[in-house]
Amino acid sequence: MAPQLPNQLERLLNDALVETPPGRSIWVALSGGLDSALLLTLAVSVCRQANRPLRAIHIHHGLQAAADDFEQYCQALCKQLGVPLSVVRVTVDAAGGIEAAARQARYAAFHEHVPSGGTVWLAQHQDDQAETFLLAALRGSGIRGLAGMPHCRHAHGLTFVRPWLSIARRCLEGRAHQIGLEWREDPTNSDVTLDRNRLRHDVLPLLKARWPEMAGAFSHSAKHAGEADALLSEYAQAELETLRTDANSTDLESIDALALATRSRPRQRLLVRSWCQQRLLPTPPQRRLETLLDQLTAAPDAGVHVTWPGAEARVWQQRLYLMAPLEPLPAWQCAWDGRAGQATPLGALELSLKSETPLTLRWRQGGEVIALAERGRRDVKRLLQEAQIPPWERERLVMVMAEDTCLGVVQPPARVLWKAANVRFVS
Ligand SMILES: Nc1ncnc2c1ncn2[C@@H]1O[C@H](COP(=O)(O)OP(=O)(O)OP(=O)(O)O)[C@@H](O)[C@H]1O
Repeated sequence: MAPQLPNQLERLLNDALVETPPGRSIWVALSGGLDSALLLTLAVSVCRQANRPLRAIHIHHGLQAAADDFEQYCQALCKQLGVPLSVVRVTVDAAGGIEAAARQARYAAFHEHVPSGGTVWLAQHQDDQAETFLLAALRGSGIRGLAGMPHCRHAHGLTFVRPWLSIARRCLEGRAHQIGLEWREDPTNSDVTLDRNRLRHDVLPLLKARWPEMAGAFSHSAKHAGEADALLSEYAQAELETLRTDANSTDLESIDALALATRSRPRQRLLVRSWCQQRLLPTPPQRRLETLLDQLTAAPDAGVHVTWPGAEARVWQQRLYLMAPLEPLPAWQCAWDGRAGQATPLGALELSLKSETPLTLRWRQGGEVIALAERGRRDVKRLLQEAQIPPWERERLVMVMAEDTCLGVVQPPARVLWKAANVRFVS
């Protein structure tokens, strides 16, 4: 007898299995709503047939009275299906918007509780994608925002897959009724003060009345935007490599600011944004970005410094530097017994040094001189200039002093920039 053709929903789950390395568990993110309850229910037979371990994870946000009821429902469903469930309680800091804060807490919990290498299945569907696309358009987002949610995303050791992103909500509802599934209705879903709910309840039904396939069309647009975004990223990565060439001797990442300035503005914006994304730093808001780009050709020592939440950029000696914000340094110095592991405000020093004279570690104060083996006595200031160490890095170097004599200039944890003749640091 010919094998029965699996239903489209199961087929998509089978396809999603390919995205999970063999032997690793699949974790269904179970909210207790219709979509994820159906996802878990259908995943049971798909995973059993493919001999793949399946688990569920429920995040208890503790935000509403119904949260305990959702947890109990998830416990009961998992028990009935024979799927191990992890319930994670999180605290949501609602200061920056409750939905965003809940999402952030949820993802942090996934990262903490799902072992690295694992795959998390999320139950978003085509109508969710259409809403995400429209909300992004209403915010005036660029192509990345319009791309909406990706089908598959790798982040910090986990893979997130949305197997049903191409499926309309009504198909999921139809299937849930067909198999007699019960689920929990989230009371906040009817709160039309939230933008997404307003769109879902008031705006989209109007559009749907005139364009019944609207959700599919929007989610196609999101897919096109996603492809264009991926192509632009590929292009930007290649171009960033060429701008990175002839980087100076420090290990800070920088690119050629003058070469960047010769590109068109849209290209400059793309390159800076892609560079931020590549370095896992937030991209600058539009105005900050323009301020930065206006100063790419500043004089070599102009000290251009542009900051935005979570990142900062500097232009120095015609190179553009991008970094996480540097913490201000406290006034500091300490005695050192020469053993590895000495704490400094920049982390432990993973170097040791034998010395008869008592040692002190401190920041540079100016006027230090070091007697190098081959070059004799040199001003540390001159050495820093010759080596093109950027000014903000110079402040973060530790001087190893034996009374008034400088024995070494080191960058924690273990980089020795210069050492005096006959001094032997061991790392
Ligand atoms: N509290 C939670 N615990 C675990 N996973 C969750 C939780 N909330 C949401 N998710 C996951 O994120 C997806 C999208 O979340 P969203 O808030 O849009 O869904 P929902 O409407 O709460 O639930 P559902 O999609 O199951 O109907 C869910 O389908 C689910 O896979």
